[in-house]
Amino acid sequence: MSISLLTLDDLRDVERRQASVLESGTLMERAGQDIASRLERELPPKGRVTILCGTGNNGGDGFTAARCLKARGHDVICVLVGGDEPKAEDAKRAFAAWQAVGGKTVREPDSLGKADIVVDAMLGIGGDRPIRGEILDATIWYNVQNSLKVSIDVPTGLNAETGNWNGRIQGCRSDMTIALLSAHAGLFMNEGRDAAGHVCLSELDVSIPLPLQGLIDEADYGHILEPRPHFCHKGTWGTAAIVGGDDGKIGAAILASRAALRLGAGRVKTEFLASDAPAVDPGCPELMIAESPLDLASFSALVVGPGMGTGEKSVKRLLDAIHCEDTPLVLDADALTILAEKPELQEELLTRRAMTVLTPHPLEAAKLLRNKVEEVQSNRIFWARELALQTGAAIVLKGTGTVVSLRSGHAWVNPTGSAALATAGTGDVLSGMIGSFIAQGYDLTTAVLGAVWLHGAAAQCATMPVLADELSSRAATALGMLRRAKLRWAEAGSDPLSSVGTIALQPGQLAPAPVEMIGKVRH
Ligand SMILES: NC(=O)C1=CN([C@@H]2O[C@H](COP(=O)(O)OP(=O)(O)OC[C@H]3O[C@@H](n4cnc5c(N)ncnc54)[C@H](O)[C@@H]3O)[C@@H](O)[C@H]2O)[C@@H](O)CC1
Ligand SMILES: Nc1ncnc2c1ncn2[C@@H]1O[C@H](COP(=O)(O)OP(=O)(O)O)[C@@H](O)[C@H]1O
Ligand SMILES: [K+]
Repeated sequence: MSISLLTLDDLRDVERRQASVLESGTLMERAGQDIASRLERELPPKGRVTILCGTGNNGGDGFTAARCLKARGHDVICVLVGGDEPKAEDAKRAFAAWQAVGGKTVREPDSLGKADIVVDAMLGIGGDRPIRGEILDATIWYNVQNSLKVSIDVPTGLNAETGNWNGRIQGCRSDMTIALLSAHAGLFMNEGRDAAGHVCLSELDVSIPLPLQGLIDEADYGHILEPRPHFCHKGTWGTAAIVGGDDGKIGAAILASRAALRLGAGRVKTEFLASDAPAVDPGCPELMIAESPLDLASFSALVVGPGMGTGEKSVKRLLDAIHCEDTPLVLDADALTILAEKPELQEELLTRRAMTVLTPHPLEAAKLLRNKVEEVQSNRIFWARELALQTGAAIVLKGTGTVVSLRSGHAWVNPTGSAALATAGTGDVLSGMIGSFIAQGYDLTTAVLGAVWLHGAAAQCATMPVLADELSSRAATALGMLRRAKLRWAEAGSDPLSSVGTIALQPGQLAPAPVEMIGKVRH
C-alpha cells in the first residue's frame, strides 16, 4: 500500500494542517509547477495549451500552471468557467498573478483554435454536485477536442472517492489526470477508470499520514514473487479442495481447480456435486477428481461455490466447509447466494478460527448486505468494509477497481484488470487463484492481494475478452516471468528486463506502476 488513497476528509485535514505551517498559496504554487513540468513533456516548443479554469482552487491550480507554462515559452490561454472571477482566496491570488504576467483569459472556449493540450481545471475534489450551466457546456466542448486532454486532480464531474459521476451527469473524459497530494480511489474505480486515463501524482512535497486505504502494489504481494527453494516437494505447496460444479455447471469448478493447480498448489482435488460428473478432466489430467465426498478438514485450503448450485446438497456441503473451523475457506458464487439466503450461516462464519474470504461481485454483495446493486456501486469501499464487519471475512468486491477489505478496516483498490475480464468464468478463476496461494502457505493478505493483482495484470494487455481458462495460464506465465525478473534484478543489482511477457515494465520495476510519480518524489 505505498500509494495511499486518502478520503476527502483526510485530504481536508492535511490541507488544514499545511495551511497552519505554510505560507498561503505555497501548495498551489507547487501544484502549478509540477503540472507545468509534466505537461511540458507532452508539448512541442512553443506548444499551444488551453486551460479551462473553474472559480475554486482547482481553477487556481490551472492559472498557476498557465503562468508556469507561459514562463517556459508556451502559448497558453485560460478560459474562466462558472463565474466572472475566482471565488477561493488562493485562486484569486493565482488569477491575479496570471494577469500580472499578461496572461490572456477568455470566458468561453468556442472560438479558440486547436491546442496541443487542453486542461480541465474546472472542479477538483470540491466538485460534489452534478455539473450544469457553463461547466457542463465547457465539459461538452472539452470532450470533443482532438487534443491531449488532461484533468487536474480529478476529472470534472467525477466523485473523487467513489468513481461515479455526480448525479450521473457525464463529466470530463481525459487521457491523463494529475492528482495532487494523494491519489483518489475514484480514479481507479467504476466510471473513474475510463475518465481519468493515465494517472500521475504530485505529492506537493507534503508528508501524508498512513491511511487505511491504498492501491494494491508490490509491497503487498511481493512474497508471491519470491523464487521457490530447490528443497521442496508437492506436499510443501499444500493441497487445495475445490467444491462445486453441480449439474450443468461443472465447468465453473474445473476453471477454479485448474487455476489453483496452475498457480502453484501442490495438489488439487475437486469434488463435483453433479450426479453425472466426469471422473477425469481430460484437459487437465493433473487434477484429482474425488469419487466420494472429501474429508474437507484435511486440506490446506478450501474453495467452495463455483457452479455449486443452491439446493439441499449444496447447502449441506457449504455448512460442512464452514464447520472446518481451522481450514482456510474461500467462498464464491453459489456459496454466496446460499449465505445471503441464510443469514444464520453468516453468523457461523464469525466463529471460524481460520481465515474466510468472500469474493462477491456487486450483485452478490448487494444480496449479502440486503441492499441494491446501485447502492453498493455508489460507494464500493464503504460497502466492502461493511461486509467485512458483518461476516468477519476478508472481502473481495469484484468489478472495475476490485476492492479488498479486511475486518480491521484496511482496504485496497486493485489498479490492474480490464474489460477483457468481463466474460463468464473469470471469477471462478480468481477464487481458484486465491485458494491456491492460501494452500501454498502465504498469509491472508498476500494471498488475496497477490491473486487479485495478478488476475487483473494477466488480462491487462488483452484487447479481446480472455477465455477464463486461458486467463489462469496467462496468470501463471506472468507470475513465472515476474519471479524470473525479480531474480535477475536481485542478481544484477539494477535494471531488470524492460518487458516481461505481456506486461510492459519500466527499468527498475518488476511490475507496471499504477501511478506515475511526478514532482518531488519521496519514496
Ligand atoms: N487546498 C489545498 O491544499 C490544495 C488544493 N488544491 C486544489 O484545490 C482543489 C479543491 O479546491 P476547492 O475546495 O476550492 O474545490 P473545487 O475547485 O473542486 O470546487 C470549487 C467549488 O465548486 C463548487 N461546486 C461543487 N460542485 C459544483 C458543480 N457541479 N458546479 C459548480 N460548482 C460546484 C463547490 O461548492 C466548491 O466550492 C483540489 O482539487 C486541487 O485541485 C491544490 O492547489 C493543491 C493544494
Ligand atoms: N470491466 C472490468 N474491469 C476490470 N475487471 C473486471 C471487469 N469486468 C469483470 N471484471 C473482473 O472479472 C471477474 C468476474 O467475476 P464474476 O462476476 O464472478 O464472473 P463469473 O461468475 O462468470 O466467473 C472479477 O474478477 C471482476 O473483477
Ligand atoms: K479537474
